[in-house]
Amino acid sequence: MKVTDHINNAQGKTLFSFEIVPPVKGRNIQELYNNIDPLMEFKPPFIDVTTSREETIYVQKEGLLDKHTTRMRPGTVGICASIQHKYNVDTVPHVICGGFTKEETEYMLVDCHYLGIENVMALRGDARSEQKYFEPTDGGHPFAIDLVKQIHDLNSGKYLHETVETDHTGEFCIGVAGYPEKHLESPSLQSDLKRLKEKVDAGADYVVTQMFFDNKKYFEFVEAAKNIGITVPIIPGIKPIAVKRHLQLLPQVFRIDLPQDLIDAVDSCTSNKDVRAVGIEWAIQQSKELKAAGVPVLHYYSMGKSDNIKAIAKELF
Ligand SMILES: NC(=O)C1=CN([C@@H]2O[C@H](COP(=O)(O)OP(=O)(O)OC[C@H]3O[C@@H](n4cnc5c(N)ncnc54)[C@H](O)[C@@H]3O)[C@@H](O)[C@H]2O)C=CC1
Ligand SMILES: Nc1nc(=O)c2c([nH]1)NC[C@@H]1CN(c3ccc(C(=O)N[C@@H](CCC(=O)O)C(=O)O)cc3)CN21
Repeated sequence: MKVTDHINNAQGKTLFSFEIVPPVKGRNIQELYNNIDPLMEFKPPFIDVTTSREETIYVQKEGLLDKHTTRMRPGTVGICASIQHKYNVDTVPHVICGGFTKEETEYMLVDCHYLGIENVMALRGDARSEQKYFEPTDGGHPFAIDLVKQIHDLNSGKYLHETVETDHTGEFCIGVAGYPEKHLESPSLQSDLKRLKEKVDAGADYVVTQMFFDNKKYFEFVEAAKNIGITVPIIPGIKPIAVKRHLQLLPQVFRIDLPQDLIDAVDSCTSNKDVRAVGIEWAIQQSKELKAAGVPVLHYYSMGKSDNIKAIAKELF
């Protein structure tokens, strides 16, 4: 079922969802299941599975370093299919522009169609770790909106090159990313919002936000989005701080601000166990306020261990 149908069927009740990363290749999928299992009691209607970019690795060979390009966490669509099969929940694979040609994206969407995956999150994707800025891949899309257009075309039976006859139309429900504190490359929040409006006009059905730690930023963003005519659901993305290092990392990687109260609380912790508890408590307070405001879904970024997400969900769902 589509994410938007889940939201409509919930009739104003806030839903619970979360996001996982595929394991590093070579690792057992059971590890992933062990982190999903404890969250299933909160009945997520859908689970997102990210797609990571290819990266450059160096391998020692006869005293020299061999340079290779590889995707360390492949398997997004396969994981989605097995989760749907195992848990009977919908999944949302992330489709990214970076590292994929339009053809490869089409093949992936065809796979999703055969597997009964009805939702996709259309993203541009991050720059490769060794690049400062995102560079479009040869034969791939430069912006998320182009991906939205490709998926939207497929939904109306238009495949690439229009050489095939279709006897069905795709039915993908399309999610896109939104940035309450603007995307790092965008000159202003208002221009970023205009980009978001373009993605929605091109066919996006819902928005999931970048993590934020001050709900005011989300509420203002939703208001500003409404003011420029964005009417699709805007799902807040929540990330519980888990280690002290996040105080530096998260603002640097995601260009988001941390409230001083949160920084002070984390700073005063003497162990990462305490930091984890502070992160959980902060996310609970954020979630309670967002739920009271009637957000459609609370979407948690669980990038590994899910014990903290479970502790939060227990208080809310
Ligand atoms: N994996 C995930 O769950 C998420 C990943 N992200 C990451 O955030 C990054 C951005 O992705 P998206 O928001 O999907 O990309 P996007 O293509 O919507 O926007 C990327 C940047 O380009 C700008 N832009 C968009 N269209 C433009 C145009 N026609 N001309 C000039 N500038 C334009 C936007 O304002 C923004 O600064 C990616 O690195 C993505 O992977 C963000 C949220 C969630
Ligand atoms: N720019 C961007 N890229 C993404 O892939 C992404 C977003 N934003 N925002 C929404 C979700 C949330 N994602 C993530 C990804 C990683 C962590 C994270 O905490 N990662 C490391 C620290 C960062 C680092 O080392 O680069 C960690 O400690 O787990 C959190 C949320 C993935 N998604």
